[in-house]
Amino acid sequence: MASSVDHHHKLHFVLFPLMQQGHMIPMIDMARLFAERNIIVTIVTTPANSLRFKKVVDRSVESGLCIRLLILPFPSANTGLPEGCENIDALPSPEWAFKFLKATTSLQESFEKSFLDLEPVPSCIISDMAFPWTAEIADKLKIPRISFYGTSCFYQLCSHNILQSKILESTASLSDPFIVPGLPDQIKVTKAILPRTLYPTSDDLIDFCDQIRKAELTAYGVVVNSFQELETVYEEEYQQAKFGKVWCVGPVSLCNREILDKAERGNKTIIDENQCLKWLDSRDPGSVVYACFGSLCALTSSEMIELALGLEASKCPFVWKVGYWLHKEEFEERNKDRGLVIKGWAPQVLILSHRSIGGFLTHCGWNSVMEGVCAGVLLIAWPTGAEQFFNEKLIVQVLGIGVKVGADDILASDTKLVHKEKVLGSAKNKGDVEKAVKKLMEEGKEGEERRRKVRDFGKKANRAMEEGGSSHNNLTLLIQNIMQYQANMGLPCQVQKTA
Ligand SMILES: O=c1ccn([C@@H]2O[C@H](COP(=O)(O)OP(=O)(O)O[C@H]3O[C@H](CO)[C@@H](O)[C@H](O)[C@H]3O)[C@@H](O)[C@H]2O)c(=O)[nH]1
Repeated sequence: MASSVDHHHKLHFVLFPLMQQGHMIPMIDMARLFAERNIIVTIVTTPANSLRFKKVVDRSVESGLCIRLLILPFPSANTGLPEGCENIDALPSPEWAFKFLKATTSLQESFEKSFLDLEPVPSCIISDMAFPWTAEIADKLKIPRISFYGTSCFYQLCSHNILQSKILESTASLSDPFIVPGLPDQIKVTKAILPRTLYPTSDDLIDFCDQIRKAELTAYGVVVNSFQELETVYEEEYQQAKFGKVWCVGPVSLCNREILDKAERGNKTIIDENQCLKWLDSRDPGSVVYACFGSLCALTSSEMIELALGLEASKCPFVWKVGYWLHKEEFEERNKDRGLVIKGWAPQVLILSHRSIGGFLTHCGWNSVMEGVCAGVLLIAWPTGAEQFFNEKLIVQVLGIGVKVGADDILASDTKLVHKEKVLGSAKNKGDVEKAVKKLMEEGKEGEERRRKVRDFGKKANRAMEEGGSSHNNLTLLIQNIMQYQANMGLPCQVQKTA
């Protein structure tokens, strides 16, 4: 598949994800999608992060794709971050995240310098919304910058409408429910469950969020890891809000379809994949619940205990990925016939696509939601922070492909820390987990309808990525858009047809 076209006339996309697995994994997948269209792709990252993806990138290169890494030293001097910490998952606790984001701004200078040496001249930058300073570089070099949030059109539209309407100014308390303005559904939230980027509470953070918003105003467009058939009217309205420059190109995890069994996405898996598959093979189709809370695992130890005991009480077979292990009442020993505990990085996509998985207990990180939907697996929602409460609304209320654990949340776990207020929300307990798992796995009309819907979305997700599918077409449109931009700027450009 190697190209014989003169490199100087080829499109060259520079992808710069935030150093956090939930952002890096989809961007690396996206790199593959672009490279498969014969585009030269440069992924920008730091030394420790490049090692995590070396195997994935090497595999792509071996198959003839042109993906390169641009490795910039992580600016650790004077940042106050622990030595060697280059990824959000390496921070001592979530409260360090903002310090980390501030440190990344010091990448600007080395990025700009290295950018000028890139060959051929880059045709566009696709950078994380957390890097607003990349907009300055794009502007200076007259290169379009496309931003990547890592979240859904649904959340991005909610966020856009909340900010535009200034509804937060007339909402007094943290726990006062309000309806997100201008949406087709009645989405009720509180200030307290908003991500900090929507409701910043310190001067530093307010300033940073202002920079993000300014950068978004000048962005050429937005690329989204989602597909139109899932988000329908939300995608359309978000398009309108962004003047038609939104490209849904996902679910991007499906680019690994053929190499799934060997895929190492994000980190080396802690468990032997064959052992995991053997365990899953021994279970009935659709009978197992997989529980995983993403790459950062935001549960407290007491929440973890409730989760473990709830899984046990549900009597349902389970695979549970735990970030760190709790020696609670010999839980693992007691459940050895029914449960597989994975104490480290799990091969999530591989597990989800196994026919024995019937439900996914998730914190509702957007990648997990997408991966669950691709596999046609029902979701059990336990959001813990960031935009996950919105994802829960989409899954449970709008799409009807999942159930939630416990009652509605009023205060999110990370806002507890920010606002230092008493927790008004409902803490989730063992009984809530048990009830949610049983509800999801139950037969009956309601359960059947949910299952039918999610399987249907799973099929549509796969179709969207195939030739002629919506996401496949959107990728083509995005590429054509950049070619048109090049032509308008008087730059020659050519993309060789993929083999
Ligand atoms: O043991 C594990 C744990 C995670 N994953 C993968 O890691 C990614 C996790 O992403 P996500 O589910 O989105 O969770 P977070 O890591 O928590 O992601 C952050 O980034 C997302 C994208 O912006 C947001 O939606 C979330 O709220 C935010 O917490 C997914 O691809 C998983 O398949 C594994 O493969 N194995």
